[in-house]
Amino acid sequence: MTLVAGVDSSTQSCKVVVRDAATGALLRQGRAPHPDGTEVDPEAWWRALGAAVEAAGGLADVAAVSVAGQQHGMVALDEAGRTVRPALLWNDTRSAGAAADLVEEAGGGEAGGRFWADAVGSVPVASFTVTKLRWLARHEPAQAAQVSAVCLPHDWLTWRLAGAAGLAALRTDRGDASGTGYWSPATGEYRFDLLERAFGRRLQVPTVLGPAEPAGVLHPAAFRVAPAISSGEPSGLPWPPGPGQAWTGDGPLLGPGTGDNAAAALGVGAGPGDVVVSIGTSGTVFSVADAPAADPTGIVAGFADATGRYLPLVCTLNAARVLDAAAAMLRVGLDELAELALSAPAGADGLVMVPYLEGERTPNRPTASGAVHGLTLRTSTPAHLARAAVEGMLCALADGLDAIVAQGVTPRRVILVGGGARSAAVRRIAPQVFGCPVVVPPPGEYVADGAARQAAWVALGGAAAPEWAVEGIEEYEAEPVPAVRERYAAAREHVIER
Ligand SMILES: Nc1ncnc2c1ncn2[C@@H]1O[C@H](COP(=O)(O)OP(=O)(O)O)[C@@H](O)[C@H]1O
Ligand SMILES: O=C(CO)[C@@H](O)[C@H](O)COP(=O)(O)O
Repeated sequence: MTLVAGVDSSTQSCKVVVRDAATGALLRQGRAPHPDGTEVDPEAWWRALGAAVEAAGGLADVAAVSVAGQQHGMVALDEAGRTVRPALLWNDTRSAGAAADLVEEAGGGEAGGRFWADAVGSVPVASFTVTKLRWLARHEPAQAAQVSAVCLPHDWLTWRLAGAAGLAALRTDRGDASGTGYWSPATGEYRFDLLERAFGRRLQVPTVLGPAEPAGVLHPAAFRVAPAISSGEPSGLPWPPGPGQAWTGDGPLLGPGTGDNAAAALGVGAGPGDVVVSIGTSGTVFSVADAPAADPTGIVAGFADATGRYLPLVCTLNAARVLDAAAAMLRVGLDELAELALSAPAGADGLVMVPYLEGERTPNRPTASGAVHGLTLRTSTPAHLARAAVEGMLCALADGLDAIVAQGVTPRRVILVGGGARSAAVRRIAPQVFGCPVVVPPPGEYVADGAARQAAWVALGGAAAPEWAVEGIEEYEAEPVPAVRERYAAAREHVIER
């Protein structure tokens, strides 16, 4: 049996799955937490990866491994390959002003949006790497002066696994490159002029690989002693990295990896007409498309996928953590929160939560705070608040679904994944809010699975990733309740800035 491994280095944790390359059968898995915060030392991801690999029984017997990661995070490296500062993550909003400046400098308003959408498929918001580079150049000139290369979380982990053989050895894929703001999905080329416009000078960037093109071979020192890595001891790799350390001997192949949403699309086997809604730290709504998107309003990001196609995507900053926050406010667990939400009527008798707890990305409201509207004596109950939290989070995603449909996608079905899909309330209320049936694959790690499926493609070769069946899919149907969205639409403009 040929085994492959997939990694999901996401915002809150690192997950590793080991699967049979031919059938996709799950053999082993492991996970480890990431630190909180919107800036993180990449070494913490490396240690979590070591711990998750160890929990998954190691990588000694796999033929290939691919890393999927949270998109957009800025990992800035000096000439020797050391990080010059902690990585700024996709959900760090300090570069909101830089995003606005970049759009303004391109003509502002509609013209600025059109310029960026035509150039790179997306209009920059604070999440995009290009805005973080501008922020770094303007706010931390001393660190900026040390930067020689910029890459993304999955690029950095793949590079470390390969032996970190100098900056020229950095590799990425189309999916993750498309979230930088300086790579065009339509042309498949970097826009160095835009990188320079943002940062003031050119930087080394990873080579963009095709969907099943190997990024190298797993360095034997990288995971020979997984327990040592997880306890923070050196991995055995020479460090700091330098030229000539790439491993060219035998070992598991490294796949190109990809962004976590592109990996989720591979993991659930999304096809034409499937719209995936992922409720993790971020909320995302996306579909696989044959042509690149270029939405000048910036609502839909025109990303690339991990198969050579495209991935129009809407992303909200507030998803599963809205449920975490509501549960904390009500001093209940997540299962009890779901029970409470389901015990209140649809629409929570008019109680509406606008869930901008971390500001918001779509709509672009980086400095907004959340709000609860419609408090009366009747609605001042834990059940109403729980329902309003679930509905508010889903309404924001339903707005995203409308935007994806406006791109010409006719949804055959909505596939619900991510940690938030484990909530019974989310599963049952989603079809009421989305106005269409929702299918939920069994709880699993679909980003790590997508990475594993990419690794299987790399190991087995062929024109496409091997077909892996997803079994045990549940379907949820419910009468749509348009009033929930109408009341949310009226409420969402009424929030105050933080
Ligand atoms: N039963 C549940 N009900 C609601 N939310 C859940 C449940 N189980 C996990 N979650 C939430 O899922 C989130 C993590 O989801 P995940 O997709 O792993 O996130 P990420 O990929 O961004 O790290 C956490 O915020 C967690 O609270
Ligand atoms: O920024 C985006 C998509 O554009 C996010 O979806 C990140 O990719 C983080 O994903 P999670 O950790 O929430 O899954």
